[in-house]
Amino acid sequence: MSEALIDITNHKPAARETLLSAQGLCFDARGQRLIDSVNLEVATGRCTVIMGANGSGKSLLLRLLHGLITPSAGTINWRGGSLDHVARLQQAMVFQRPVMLRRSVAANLRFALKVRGVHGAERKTREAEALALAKLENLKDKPARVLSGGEQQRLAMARALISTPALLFLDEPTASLDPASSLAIERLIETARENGTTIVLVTHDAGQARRLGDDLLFLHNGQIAEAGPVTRILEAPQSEAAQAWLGGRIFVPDNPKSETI
Ligand SMILES: Nc1ncnc2c1ncn2[C@@H]1O[C@H](COP(=O)(O)OP(=O)(O)OP(=O)(O)O)[C@@H](O)[C@H]1O
Repeated sequence: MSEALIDITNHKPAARETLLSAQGLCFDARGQRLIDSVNLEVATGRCTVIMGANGSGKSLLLRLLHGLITPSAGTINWRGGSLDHVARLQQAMVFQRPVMLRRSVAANLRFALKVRGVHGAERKTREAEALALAKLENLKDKPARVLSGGEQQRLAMARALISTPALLFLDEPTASLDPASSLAIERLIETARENGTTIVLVTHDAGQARRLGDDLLFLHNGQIAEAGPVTRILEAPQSEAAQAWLGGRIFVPDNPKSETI
């Protein structure tokens, strides 16, 4: 059996602790099935990368897994139990475009701690650590919304990591950043992993997937077309959808002659 921890074939998963799993997950909107019968398992300590064409359902899947939207069918389990409010506090999410409070950099960080009931001296210590981690000490009193895109994304990462989440969802966190800022975000992701945070990362960047990922889940039309180790899929994709996408082609299931873009 392959090392894949995302089980789409009903094989038994590898013997690692499952942090998050989904069974038969579906999401419908306006009469359309946008996420279709997704089964997956995310194991503790791994970095699972989700790739797929624009509109294949990557963001929707992350939102479902983080409990931001309700599935039309199927179940999501967190550490073997349900994905409730307490479970969600053990997770964090960073979006492509950071959503900042109209407050200072430091106040944005403090808010994340307040929500999780961290007060007093510990709040101060964690705030200082997060500012240092994201190299934002000199900007701590600035309004968060005037920061550059790269600085805002570092703040979004620091705010997500300040509570040392068990699982961090990242939705194209470097899509609008230059190479230096992207590298800074990748370093923060690596640090998070070293500190024990499990990662689920949506990216279109195969290099980033290779640098950071262990397992890859390839989505096509809301379904998992292929799942397995990142290097295996990037080097030798087996599904037509992944082959076409990685080869720079559009795959239209009803039209076997895929177009080159
Ligand atoms: N609330 C909604 N109602 C109806 N359709 C939606 C809704 N949310 C997303 N969609 C549609 O679902 C499909 C998947 O969207 P999603 O944002 O998950 O794609 P994606 O794979 O993340 O794409 P991209 O790579 O462009 O970010 C798209 O066709 C989108 O228009």
